[in-house]
Amino acid sequence: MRITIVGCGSIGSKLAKAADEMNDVKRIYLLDINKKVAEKVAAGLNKGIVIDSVEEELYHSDLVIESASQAAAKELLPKVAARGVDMMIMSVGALVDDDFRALVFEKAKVSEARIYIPTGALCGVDGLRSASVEELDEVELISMKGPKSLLGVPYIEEKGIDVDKIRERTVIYTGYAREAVKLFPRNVNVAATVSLLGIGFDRTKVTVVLDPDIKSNSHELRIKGIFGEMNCHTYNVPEPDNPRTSHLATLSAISALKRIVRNEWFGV
Ligand SMILES: NC(=O)C1=CN([C@@H]2O[C@H](COP(=O)(O)OP(=O)(O)OC[C@H]3O[C@@H](n4cnc5c(N)ncnc54)[C@H](O)[C@@H]3O)[C@@H](O)[C@H]2O)C=CC1
Ligand SMILES: O=C([O-])CC(=O)C(=O)O
Repeated sequence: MRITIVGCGSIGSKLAKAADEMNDVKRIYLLDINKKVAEKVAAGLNKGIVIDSVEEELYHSDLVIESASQAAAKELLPKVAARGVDMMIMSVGALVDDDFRALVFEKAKVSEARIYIPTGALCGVDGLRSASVEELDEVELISMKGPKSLLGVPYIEEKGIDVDKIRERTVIYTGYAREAVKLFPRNVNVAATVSLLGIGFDRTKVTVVLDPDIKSNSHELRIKGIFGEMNCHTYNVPEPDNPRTSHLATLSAISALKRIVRNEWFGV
């Protein structure tokens, strides 16, 4: 298998390293908006090749993995799906627009391309997937983060909040996933994953909490439905090179790639 990784930052670089050690992965094409970043990652690999555009290698690639940004995912999804190449998406918020999503899935259906969405920084996705076969009454995601994780979020800055000056646990946002994934494009992609699996972007409640003392990126998924009730809480270790991203999200990408490569679908 030959893979293309778009975005060689925190997740992409570690995924590339893991892929380099997988026997079934023969080539790893690397693309980053900042070419030096891709070159640095490639230098540490045996199978890495830096490319300048996805189109360049699309005919040689079996799987394109986006670990860049919602904007990058939005640009890539229709192109890659139209060519019949499988794709894995980390910036899941890119799928928030219903018309865009329908277009992408239709293209993928016609071309027989698969779109993989890893469980990301979250646990409980398995239960949500099963429970959503029947009616769900409520799905809520409560994400609690420290100041480093929420630094530079335009929505917070526009509200005049200085995250470094907050001294006690503070609710920064309450609303629904439709809006949350756009206001926090680098923090709550998990809300998009939950929406896609459960009751959609307009009914999935999202709360973002800033806790000055918290050391983890915590996500709590609460679900109520015919199946009963579920409450799953993860306390994730943030990635040292990007505190917005939880290490579990990186591991979820590596684990998804392993399953794809080995064609093993335990726990589906
Ligand atoms: N689904 C989930 O549970 C999670 C999703 N994410 C999302 O995954 C994405 C990657 O996360 P990280 O690796 O932590 O981010 P990062 O910021 O560490 O790395 C992103 C890399 O992509 C590059 N990049 C940005 N735009 C690009 C473009 N248009 N084309 C090519 N390269 C581009 C950047 O230069 C950077 O090197 C982010 O959008 C993040 O929000 C992160 C954690 C959990
Ligand atoms: O890694 C996390 O904790 C969640 C995250 O960044 C996202 O969902 O975009």
